[in-house]
Parts: sequence; structure tokens; C-alpha cells
Amino acid sequence: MDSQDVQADLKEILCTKEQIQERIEELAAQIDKDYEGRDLLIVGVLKGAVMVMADLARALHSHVTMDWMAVSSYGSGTQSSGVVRIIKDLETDLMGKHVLIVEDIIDSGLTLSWLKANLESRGPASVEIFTMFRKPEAAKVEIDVKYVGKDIPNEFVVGYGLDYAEKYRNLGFVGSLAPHVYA
Ligand SMILES: O=P(O)(O)OC[C@H]1O[C@H](OP(=O)(O)OP(=O)(O)O)[C@H](O)[C@@H]1O
Ligand code: HPA
Repeated sequence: MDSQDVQADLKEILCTKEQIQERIEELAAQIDKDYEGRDLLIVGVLKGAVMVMADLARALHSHVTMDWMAVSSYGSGTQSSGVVRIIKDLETDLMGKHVLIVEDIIDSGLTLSWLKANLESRGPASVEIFTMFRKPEAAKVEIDVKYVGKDIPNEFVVGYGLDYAEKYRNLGFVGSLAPHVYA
């Protein structure tokens, strides 16, 4: 797919590459401060969080360890099924650890509220959430989120890890998908 094809699939760019990087730097400085003197485990939620994990980890100055989980609730469409499945579990024992879940997006909130409760049941010292994007108007459950990159409108978005039917994850920016692509 060439870049012209990609532009035709997008309605609007909601966050540029530069805006994403600038916001990650700001939040990383905050995280460094908040967790000063404590070991932090950052948990990336595959596959969407690959980009933000890589950028956030490099922007942090403190020692962190990294692990990954894969969960899925969207199948191949634009609506959450509401049923979260663990596809790959953590390799780390969470007992006594400070955990920061790193997500690309909170939409309905169903994935994160399930995941946070799941990780809390494993005996960690704390579990907090970082999400690069959040859609406040789409929330179906209340979740306490410590770090939010950007609140965005309630539209299906792609890029920077976010996919539609596995495409567009590799874009450096985030844009809303034109309705003709999924109508
Ligand atoms: O707030 P929610 O409505 O639950 O939506 C958010 C979840 O949906 C996406 O994952 P998806 O299930 O599409 O898997 P992926 O990360 O592999 O794309 C995203 O990465 C979040 O995990
Ligand atoms: O808007 C979205 N785009 C891509 N994946 C998603 N998963 C939840 N919401 C979204």
C-alpha cells in the first residue's frame, strides 16, 4: 500500500507523530518522578501497545523491566465483543511489584477494567494504567487511569499500533478511519 492509498482511507489526522512523541516525553518525566526509588514493571498489551511501549520505555530514565500480555476483545471489526480473552500471559510473577499497564487506547474500557482486576488478583504492590489515547464518550465502565496521552473523539482510529483488520498499525500518526473503509 503506498502513502496515497493510506491517506484516502483516513478521514482526519488526530495526532501527528511529533505530538505523540512530545506527549510521551512529558508523561515519561512524570512517571520517572512518581516511581522514583521504586522498581517498575511496565506491561505492554499486545498487539496495539507495541509502538507506545517502545517509545515510552526509551523515554524513561529510571530502571524498568518489561513484560507483555496479549488479550483480544475486538476480533476483526470496530466493536468490542465485551469478552476479553488472554492469548499470551505474562512471564513475570507480580507478587509485590509496582505494575504499570501500557495500552494504546481505552475505548469502551472493557478490556482495561478486566485486565486491571486480573493483574490486581496476582498480589502486586500497585497496578496503574497508562494509555496513549482514550475516548471519553465511548466509556461503558469507569476506570481510574493515571496517565493519558490524549483524549480523542468517539471515532474508530488507526495508526501508531492501532489497527483495522490488522492494517494501519505501522503508521507513525493516528487518524480516524474514513467510513467507506469499513461500511
Ligand atoms: O476499551 P476497549 O473497548 O476494551 O478497547 C481497547 C482495546 O482494544 C484494542 O485491542 P484489540 O482487542 O483490538 O487487540 P489488538 O491490541 O491486538 O489490536 C486496544 O489495544 C485495547 O486493548
Ligand atoms: O478506535 C479504535 N481503533 C483501533 N482499535 C481499537 N480498539 C478499540 N478502539 C479502537
